[in-house]
Amino acid sequence: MAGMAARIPEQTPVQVTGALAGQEDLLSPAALAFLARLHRAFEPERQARLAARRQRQARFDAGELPDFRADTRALREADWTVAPLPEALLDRRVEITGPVEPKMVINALNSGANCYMADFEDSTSPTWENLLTGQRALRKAVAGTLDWMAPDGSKHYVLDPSSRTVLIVRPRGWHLDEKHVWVDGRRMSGALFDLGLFAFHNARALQARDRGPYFYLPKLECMEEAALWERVLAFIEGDLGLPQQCMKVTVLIETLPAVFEMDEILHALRGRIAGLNCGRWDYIFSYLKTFRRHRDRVLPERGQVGMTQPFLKAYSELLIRTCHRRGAHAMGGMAAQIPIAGDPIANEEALARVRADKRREAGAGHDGTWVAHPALIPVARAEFDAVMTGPHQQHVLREDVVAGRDRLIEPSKGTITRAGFDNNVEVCVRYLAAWLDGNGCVPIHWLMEDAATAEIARAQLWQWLHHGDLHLDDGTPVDFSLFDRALLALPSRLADRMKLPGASRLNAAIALLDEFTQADTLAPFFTEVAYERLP
Ligand SMILES: CC(=O)SCCNC(=O)CCNC(=O)[C@H](O)C(C)(C)COP(=O)(O)OP(=O)(O)OC[C@H]1O[C@@H](n2cnc3c(N)ncnc32)[C@H](O)[C@@H]1OP(=O)(O)O
Ligand SMILES: O=CC(=O)O
Ligand SMILES: [Mg+2]
Repeated sequence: MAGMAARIPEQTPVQVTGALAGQEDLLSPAALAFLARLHRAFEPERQARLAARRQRQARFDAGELPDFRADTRALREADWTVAPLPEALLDRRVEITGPVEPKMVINALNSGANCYMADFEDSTSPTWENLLTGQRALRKAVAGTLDWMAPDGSKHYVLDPSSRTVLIVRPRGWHLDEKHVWVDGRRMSGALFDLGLFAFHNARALQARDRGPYFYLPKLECMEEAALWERVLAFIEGDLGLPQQCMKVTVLIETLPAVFEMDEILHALRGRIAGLNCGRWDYIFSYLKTFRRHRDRVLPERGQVGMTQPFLKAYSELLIRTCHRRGAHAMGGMAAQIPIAGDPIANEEALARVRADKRREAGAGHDGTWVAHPALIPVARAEFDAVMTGPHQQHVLREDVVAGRDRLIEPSKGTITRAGFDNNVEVCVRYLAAWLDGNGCVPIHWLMEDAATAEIARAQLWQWLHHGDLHLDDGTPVDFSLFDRALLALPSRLADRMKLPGASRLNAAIALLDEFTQADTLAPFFTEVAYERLP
């Protein structure tokens, strides 16, 4: 593996197979050479880490249960803290998130939230166009020149120069390739493409302003993956001539294996980590995947897997305790409810659910939270303002929390109803259709659906059907004839289906869900497979 700032000889030219008008502004020869250096330095280790994930899952499939590591006990028991947080990341009580579309980037940066997570991941369908449009929008946003005109000319969006909202960028996870950029005859990593290109164009400007650059790192499974990120970031700082450790990160704890290595992940990134975040949706998905073969840990339908289920409560509280002991922020996650236009009663119910979720988080000791929509900022802010007089609540140590291995994987109580089963089918099909059409975040029945929430629905269908002995609460067997009937009936159940996001892809999405669900093995990520169908 290459050393931190080692220069790799520039061998074969990089091949870019994507084409978007004017892309040379982002993909200059210098930018491509930088991406190639990243690829050559870290691709072998990325592949090794992905292989280690597969080996670990095989052990879970054979009956092993996740647990805290014996080889890192001393590290967990020792007293140490992470480096002091930068001023810009001290008060993160409300963070808005969203796909990197120019209008949404402007709306998010003008929203009044403390931070904005610009998302190349769960809420972005990684078409070449989306990725480059997103990179271009962020580059202009950093320069302060981003604007956007509504296609009908009715509204011109500009950045508010007085905005104090701090930009944080989330690249794709380690598992995804970027199929449009090839180095030495291999696709490069999507994570290194997203983070590397953003850093190449914006790091110096952000660093000069003491604004990072800052990143959210998704879907890590263990401390070795965190250590890989540490080496990548140190390499970038060396290569771009930035001060070491100026690039700060917040790691999403959104896989079940990672909850057992939170101290280790903080330690691996201790010079630059600002916090951990409860990525609850991917976490539930990861719980399903980890236990895909464990009949005793089947989850009830998605709507019943809330944060008060013992395994989720234990996870979020242990995250707070772990972060605060180490001097890091413990960020809360996303409530899926969004405002409901045109129905004040239903809207108030949705807001009440978000309010309750944020109240729980603030009361438990989180230092901030996520919202999916600008209208939810005041709701979340009010709950955190009510308990947080300073910029955070790291003094809330939560030493009362006892969350051992068994609590963290405790089986959940609940049922599978016909409505829950049908809803999973509908969410998968509608979300896949939108995603194939280049839209990574859509409202479905007034819930925000993105890759993480949709994956829960997909994984549940697979697991329920492949155990073969489950029943709905009315006694109906959960079998492939139930699934086939739900899938066949779906198009006629969808009101105004030709107006839905991705309507022209509905048949492709139905076929894809059928393929995923019938397969003998649960595909680790739908995005890996479906990416091959994206432009
Ligand atoms: C599990 C996870 O990973 S969570 C993190 C990833 N998920 C997200 O980030 C969710 C982001 N949210 C969204 O994409 C959207 O809010 C949706 C798709 C859920 C709903 O979007 P819409 O149906 O367009 O909402 P709506 O019509 O109410 O939007 C009203 C306005 O708010 C804007 N808006 C809505 N959400 C956001 C957002 N997250 N960021 C910035 N602006 C937003 C819209 O662009 C629109 O602006 P306009 O009035 O200038 O045209
Ligand atoms: O990324 C967030 C999640 O909940 O998943
Ligand atoms: Mg996620």
